[in-house]
Amino acid sequence: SIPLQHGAHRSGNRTDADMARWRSLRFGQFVHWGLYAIAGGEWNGKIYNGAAEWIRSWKEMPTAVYDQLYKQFNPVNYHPEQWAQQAKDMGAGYMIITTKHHDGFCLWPSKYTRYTVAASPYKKDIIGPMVEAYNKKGIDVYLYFSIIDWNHPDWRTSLKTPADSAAYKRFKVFVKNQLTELLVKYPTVKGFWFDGTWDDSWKNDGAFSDELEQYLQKLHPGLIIGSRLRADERGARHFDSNNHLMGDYEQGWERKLPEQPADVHGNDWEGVMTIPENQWGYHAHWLGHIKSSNELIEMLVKSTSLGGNFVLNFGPKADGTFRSEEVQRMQEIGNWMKVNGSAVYGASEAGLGKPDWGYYTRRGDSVFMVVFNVPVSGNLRVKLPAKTTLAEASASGQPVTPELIGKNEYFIPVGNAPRHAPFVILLQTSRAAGAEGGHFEKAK
Ligand SMILES: Cc1ccc([C@@H]2N[C@@H](C)[C@@H](O)[C@H]2O)cc1
Repeated sequence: SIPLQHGAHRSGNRTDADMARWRSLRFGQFVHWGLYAIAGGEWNGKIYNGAAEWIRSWKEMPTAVYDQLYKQFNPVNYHPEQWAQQAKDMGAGYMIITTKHHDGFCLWPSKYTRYTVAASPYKKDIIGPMVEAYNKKGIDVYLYFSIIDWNHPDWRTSLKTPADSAAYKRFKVFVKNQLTELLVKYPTVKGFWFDGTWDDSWKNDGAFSDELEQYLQKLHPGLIIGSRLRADERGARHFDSNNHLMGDYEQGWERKLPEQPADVHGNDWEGVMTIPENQWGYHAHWLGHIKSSNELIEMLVKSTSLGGNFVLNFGPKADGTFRSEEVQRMQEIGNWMKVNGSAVYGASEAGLGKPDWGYYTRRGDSVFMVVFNVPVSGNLRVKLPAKTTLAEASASGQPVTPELIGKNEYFIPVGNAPRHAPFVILLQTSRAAGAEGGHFEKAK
């Protein structure tokens, strides 16, 4: 392997309590909120087809005009305790909030730049009350932070001249100051969700990303930071030049999910997802496919079945309210999670392969069958590994009688389970003494 100073410093997943908690929560809420919500994906009667939070880069939107939007930021209908309650009702265990997106506008009154809420008509800190409201509901908070900062005079995408290098040196101090400020002001946050780390300026400075990560961990022990912050000294990102994952979990799954265990190599990972095709910030006109609650529930369960977390994104309007499509999905998903959340919370891959009828998840000896595709036979095929016996099966607390159809192979009757939504069958298993350790072997 290649000797690296600034590659991965740990092989295998973190085993500490903070990471175990992150892993057990399984389901998060992403919130993209900022000045881009004022534009809402359109300007002067023209609709921007890109992601709403990128409208500043749209030729029809003069950057000088975008950079004056902060004078209109005044979310009179922003009620963080309502935001937190609806997230709680959805069943989210953690929330990720954009403190500063690529445009550089800070939702907290940073003392390192004037481009913050303090300069807007709203004046007040947005982040503090949000962290407090979510924590009060028992929801952990993570801070999204963009390294790219289109507003800061010292930001550079690449370093071409000594002047660029001098500016970028100042920029790195600014980044470290802002991150320190966020941890000091909001000490209950559990981690950072970094973005905007693909430009050469950052990619070619793996040493800084390494030192910064270690500095933040020392300042705030237990902090959870995904792989997207890091580059190694050869410019490799997420995975270092020896293909070892950097950071605490694989953070590359954005608007896409792994298909099979081999895609995630046993690493902790997190997928982040939009309800429309590709909008993170508020866009007044959602184009293309809008995912239904059942589709989103399937993504959540699929993520759990592959040992990862699933984070669903919401883009509040400029006034602080949520569009009806988003409110509807929070309620529908929450109704399902209230009944079936035990198949997700604290659960992980079952090691039983991918059945046609849906997904297996597992927590200890409890195996959850989450059914999305009811077979015309009305029987769900289950194959358990050798030395594993099926003690009992139940659906919504009612016993279900499996039919033994072969060695360790069963048909579980669907019975009169609902057809309009996914449902869960619980298999209580037990492993004969001496059976495989903590996890089931692949079904033979
Ligand atoms: C090409 C590209 C750049 C940045 C993004 C940002 N990452 C998401 C989590 C959003 O913040 C989006 O603006 C997405 C795609």
